[in-house]
Amino acid sequence: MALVSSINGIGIADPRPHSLQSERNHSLFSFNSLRFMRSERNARKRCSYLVVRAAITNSEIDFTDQDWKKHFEEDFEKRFNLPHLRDVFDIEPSPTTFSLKSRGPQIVDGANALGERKNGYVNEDDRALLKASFYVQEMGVISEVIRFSSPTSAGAECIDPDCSWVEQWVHRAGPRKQIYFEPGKVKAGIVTCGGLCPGLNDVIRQIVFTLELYGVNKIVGIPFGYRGFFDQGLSEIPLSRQVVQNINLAGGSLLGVSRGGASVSDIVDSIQARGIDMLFILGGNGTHAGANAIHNECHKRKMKVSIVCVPKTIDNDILLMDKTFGFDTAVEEAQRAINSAYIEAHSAYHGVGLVKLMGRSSGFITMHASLSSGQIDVCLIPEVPFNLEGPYGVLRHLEHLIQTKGSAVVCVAEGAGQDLLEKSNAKDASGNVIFGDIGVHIQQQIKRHFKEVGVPADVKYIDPTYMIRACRANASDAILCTVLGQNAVHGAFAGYSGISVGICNTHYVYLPIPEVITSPRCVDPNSRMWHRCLTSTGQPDFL
Ligand SMILES: Nc1ncnc2c1ncn2[C@@H]1O[C@H](COP(=O)(O)OP(=O)(O)OP(=O)(O)O)[C@@H](O)[C@H]1O
Ligand SMILES: O=P(O)(O)OC[C@H]1O[C@](O)(CO)[C@@H](O)[C@@H]1O
Ligand SMILES: [Mg+2]
Repeated sequence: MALVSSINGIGIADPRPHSLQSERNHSLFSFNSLRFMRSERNARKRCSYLVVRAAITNSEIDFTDQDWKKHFEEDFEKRFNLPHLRDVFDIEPSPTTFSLKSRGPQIVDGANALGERKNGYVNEDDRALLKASFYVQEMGVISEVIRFSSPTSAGAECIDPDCSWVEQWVHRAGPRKQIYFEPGKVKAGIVTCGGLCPGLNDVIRQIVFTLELYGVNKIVGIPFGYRGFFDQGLSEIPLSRQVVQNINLAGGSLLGVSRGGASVSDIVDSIQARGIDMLFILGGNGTHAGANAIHNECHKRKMKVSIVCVPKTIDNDILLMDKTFGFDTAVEEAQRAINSAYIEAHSAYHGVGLVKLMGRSSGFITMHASLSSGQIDVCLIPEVPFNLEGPYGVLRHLEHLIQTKGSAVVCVAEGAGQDLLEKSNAKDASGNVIFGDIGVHIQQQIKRHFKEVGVPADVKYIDPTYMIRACRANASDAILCTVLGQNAVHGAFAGYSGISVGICNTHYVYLPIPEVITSPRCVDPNSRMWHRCLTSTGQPDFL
C-alpha cells in the first residue's frame, strides 16, 4: 500500500490494491481517494491509522501562504493545550509538597538548586515532540526524528506535498513546582473500567504511593468501574500504601472492573456527594469518552475536580501513544498459545494450528505476537481485508503450505474478517458490538476445505482469549505502569483536568482526552511493522 495523504502528521495509507494505486498521484491530497474500494467490507471500520481529528485539514490549508506552517503549528498547539482548573477558577498555585529530598509530607520552602535537581520538576512550558521515531542500535535505544524526504517513504507522515518538516509538540508530564490543591484537604478516588488488563494493580499502587508522598491521606477506590458510583450496594474501598503494597503481585484489579451503566450526571452527582477532588480513571476508549464527559460536566457545574485518565488496553488502540500498559504482557502471554499451536501442527500429519487473539478493532496483539513467535505462517488482522476462498484466499495458501512444509500456523485477531461472518446486532453492556467468532469460522472452513479437496488436515484450534490479559504485568509493563501512575498524580496536582497520560516517542506526556479517542488506533497496513510481519510470515495478499 502507498501513502496518499496525511493530516496533522498522521500518515494516510492508500488501502486500494496495488493495481489501482497508480491513479492516485493526481489526487494526492484528495480525501475522496481515501475511500476503500471494498467500501462495504470496510464501512464498519471507524478505527484508523488514517486520521487524527484535524482542526485544520489538508484541504483547508493554503500551501501557497508563506505562513501556512506557522498557522498549522499554532493550531496544533491550541488543540493540544491542556484543560486547566484555572480555565474555570481564579486560583493561585502554591509550592509543591512533592519532594524526594525530604520524604515527609512537609511543604517545601523555596527549593534550592540541589533540591530541585533531586526532585526533577518539570516546567509547565516543557514539550515533547510528537512526531518522531526511534530505533535500536548496538548502543541501545536511540531517539531520533525522521525527516521524510518523500510522501512515498515507508510510514511517511507528511502535511504538505513537499513533505516538509512541521513541528508538533505536546505537554511533558511530570511533577511541577507549583500545585493547585492542598494535599491535606484532598480526597482522591481511583476507578478501573472496561475489561481487565495486566498492570491495573501496578497503576493503582503507584497512584496511591505518589498521592501519599504529596501528603494526601484520603484515598478511596471506587468498586467495579463506573458502576461503583451509583450502585448503592457498593462501598468505597479505603486505600493506603499498606493496602496496596503487594497488589502488583496479582493480576486483575483490586477495585474490580465493569462495562456499561454510565450515566454521566449520576456519576458527577456521586463525585460531588463524596467530596472527591481528584479522580483517576483507568480504562480504554469507552472509559476515556466517559471521563471526558465527566470532566465537561464538572466544568459546567464549576466543581474543582481534576479528572485524569490512564489509558488501559491490551489492544494498544489508543491514538498517538507508543503503547499502552498491558500490551507487552498480552503479547508475551500469547506466545504460549502460539507455541502450543505450532507444536501441535508440527507434530501432526498435515497439521494446521490456529490461534485467535484479542483485538477488537486493532491487530497490534496479533501482529506483534506473530512477529515475536516467528512461528506464524498466516497473520490476519482487522485492518487488512482477506478472502478465505478463491485462488488467492487463505485456504488455498494453507493447501500450499501443507504441500510444501507439511504444516501451518495461523494467528487471527478477533476483529479480523468480520465481513465474512453473519452480522448480529448484539452489543455488550457498554454498547460495543459483539463480534462473530472468526476463530471458530476459520477452523470450520479449513476443515471443510481440506475435506473438499481430498487432502487430510489435522486442525487444532486454540482460543486463549482471557488468558492473555488475566495475568500479572511483565517487567516492561510494570515500569510503564509505574511511570504512568506517578505522572497521573503529578498531572492532577498541576491543576489539569480532562487529560490522559501517555508515552509518545519514548517521552511521557499529557494529552487532552478528545485527541486520543477520536478513533481507535489501528495497525497501518503501510507501516514498516506490518511489512515486517508480512516478510516474516511470507504470506501473500489474500485478495
Ligand atoms: N461514549 C461514552 N460516553 C460515556 N461513557 C461511556 C462511553 N463509552 C463507554 N462508556 C462507559 O465507559 C465504561 C467502559 O467502556 P468500555 O466497556 O467500552 O471499555 P473501554 O474503556 O473501552 O475498555 P476496553 O479496552 O476494555 O474495551 C463503561 O462503563 C461504559 O458505559
Ligand atoms: O469479554 P470482555 O470482558 O467484554 O472483553 C473483551 C474485549 O476486551 C478487549 O481486550 C479490550 O477492548 C477486546 O479486545 C475484547 O473484545
Ligand atoms: Mg472499548
